[in-house]
Amino acid sequence: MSKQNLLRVSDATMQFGGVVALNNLNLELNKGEIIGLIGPNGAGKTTAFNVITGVYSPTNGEITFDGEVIASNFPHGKMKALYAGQNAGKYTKSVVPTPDKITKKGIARTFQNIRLFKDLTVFENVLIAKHLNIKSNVFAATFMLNRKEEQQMREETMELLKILDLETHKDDIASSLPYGKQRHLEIARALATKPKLLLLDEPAAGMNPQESDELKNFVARIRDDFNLSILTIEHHMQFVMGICDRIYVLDYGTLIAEGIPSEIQNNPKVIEAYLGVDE
Ligand SMILES: Nc1ncnc2c1ncn2[C@@H]1O[C@H](COP(=O)(O)OP(=O)(O)OP(=O)(O)O)[C@@H](O)[C@H]1O
Repeated sequence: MSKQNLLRVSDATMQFGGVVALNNLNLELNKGEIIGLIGPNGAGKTTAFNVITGVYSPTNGEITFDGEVIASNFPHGKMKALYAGQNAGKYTKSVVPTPDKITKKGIARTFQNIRLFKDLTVFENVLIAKHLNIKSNVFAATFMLNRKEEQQMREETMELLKILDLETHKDDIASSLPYGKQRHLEIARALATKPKLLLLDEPAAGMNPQESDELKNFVARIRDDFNLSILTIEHHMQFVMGICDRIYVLDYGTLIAEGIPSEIQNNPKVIEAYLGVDE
């Protein structure tokens, strides 16, 4: 199968004041791949996710998704003098994304700390995610949805719950679900927006080895069922090594290694970065 690029992060730097949180990140993800982004605490992983999903506009660099530049920036204004990263002058245009625009282009994410409407049912949680993603404006989304569209969304929501083994929980209040199922529901909400790329931020956090093993199978299954590509941040090495096609390693904002799991496991720089870190 020939590799077809889906996401390309080029020279992405994110600087907060004088702090370079992400330093010239270059990352590629091909269609169908599961890619891991790992590194010790504070390495810049979440910042990379925030830059890809439009929470932050990079200070410098470019992001291409499915052949389209979705974010591009260069140090200007006050940052022109402050900029401490690389490749100043390489980029000259400013394409400023917002999270909702990025979602509509086909990138969805989950968060380190599960974010659900805790007091609503499983069904309502997924249906709301669908409502938020319709192409029309908020007014139309709230008042003008015709019955046919609403019915279709409800059917698609049920279909999603079936595929994700949440059907029997559809009327349960989200906060009453076991932890592992809440993670499934969070992923179901992300999938409600029909993404091509799914970003998972520490999906196995707080899970025991058995739960994380189940999650591994679940993630592999949804990749196939939904024709997805996946980028995941994770500290659970068993999960990362067991599921990722390739892995990128950050340390102090800088990429220190990339490769297939066996290469990463034996990379001296990676071992050194993790020395003394009890993960
Ligand atoms: N909004 C911000 N303002 C200033 N500094 C920030 C901001 N966001 C992140 N940083 C800094 O950038 C660095 C990278 O943080 P980031 O959260 O991306 O790391 P991480 O690899 O996701 O860590 P963890 O594994 O602990 O979640 C840290 O030094 C952090 O303090």
